[in-house]
Amino acid sequence: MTVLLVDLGNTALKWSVLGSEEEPKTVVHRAQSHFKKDLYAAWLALNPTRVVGSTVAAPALAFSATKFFNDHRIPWEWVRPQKVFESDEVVLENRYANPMQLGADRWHAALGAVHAAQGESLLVVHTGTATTVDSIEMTAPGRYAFAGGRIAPGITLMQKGLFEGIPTLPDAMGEATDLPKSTADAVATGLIDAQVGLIVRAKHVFERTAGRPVRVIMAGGAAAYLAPHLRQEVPDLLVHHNLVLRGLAARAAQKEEKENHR
Ligand SMILES: Nc1ncnc2c1ncn2[C@@H]1O[C@H](COP(=O)(O)OP(=O)(O)O)[C@@H](O)[C@H]1O
Ligand SMILES: CC(C)(COP(=O)(O)O)[C@@H](O)C(=O)NCCC(=O)O
Repeated sequence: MTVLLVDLGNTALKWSVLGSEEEPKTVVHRAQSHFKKDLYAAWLALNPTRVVGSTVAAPALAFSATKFFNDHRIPWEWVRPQKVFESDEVVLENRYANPMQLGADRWHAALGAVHAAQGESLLVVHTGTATTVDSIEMTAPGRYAFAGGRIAPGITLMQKGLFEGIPTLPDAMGEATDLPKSTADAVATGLIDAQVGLIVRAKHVFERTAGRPVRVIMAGGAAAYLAPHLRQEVPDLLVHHNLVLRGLAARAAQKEEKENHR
């Protein structure tokens, strides 16, 4: 049984086979389709028995992938957020006012996070096209709730907005410093601080409402760039690059178990 896991975001498609979520492959699509031939050939070579995916973006690409799965008679499911995920190990409750409005990637990142770092409340930061900062409260051992979360532009989108909105600014990112003394350094520092400040503020608020310290766990395409800066404020930061795929793995494993008990 080879289960293919697919996380289709607004910038990149990440995928792995179930059991290898630690080594995901990434294809930056930017809503283009040039890479599809190679990608589909790689998937076909794996001879997958089924596909479990999350998509919040690029409908044309999701449609194309779905057609590819149908053409090759590979059963697929684009999984949605749930009201509650329950397994022998973990329960995760979705407290969004309308649970189905929550992005499938955020739900599965939260699910991935509670599997990756059990035993404490978590602030799950996903630094993708958007930066999402989600509060996952541990309500009892093994029991968690998606208590709420924030959505802001990711750092690349912020940069794009700045340069598109103010064309007189030179389109250059410098270095983050304590007292920036050039335009390029001022922009880099401003953008990084906007991201770090968002996360630190969310952490303060979550700790105040939860009444105890929370662990920050970061993932997403910009995590490697942002983590060293966030670590200055949050020294015990955890970085994982595959939280959505980990969450999809939990969904896929649960489905396998149900199938086996039929
Ligand atoms: N080589 C790269 N190409 C595109 N984006 C990159 C690259 N390296 C880092 N990034 C950052 O990663 C972000 C995309 O991260 P990702 O988690 O794949 O997002 P999404 O899930 O929204 O597709 C970009 O917005 C950018 O900030
Ligand atoms: C917030 C998002 C745009 C993030 O997308 P990403 O940056 O991971 O591509 C996505 O999770 C989404 O479209 N969410 C639906 C709205 C919500 O979660 O409330």
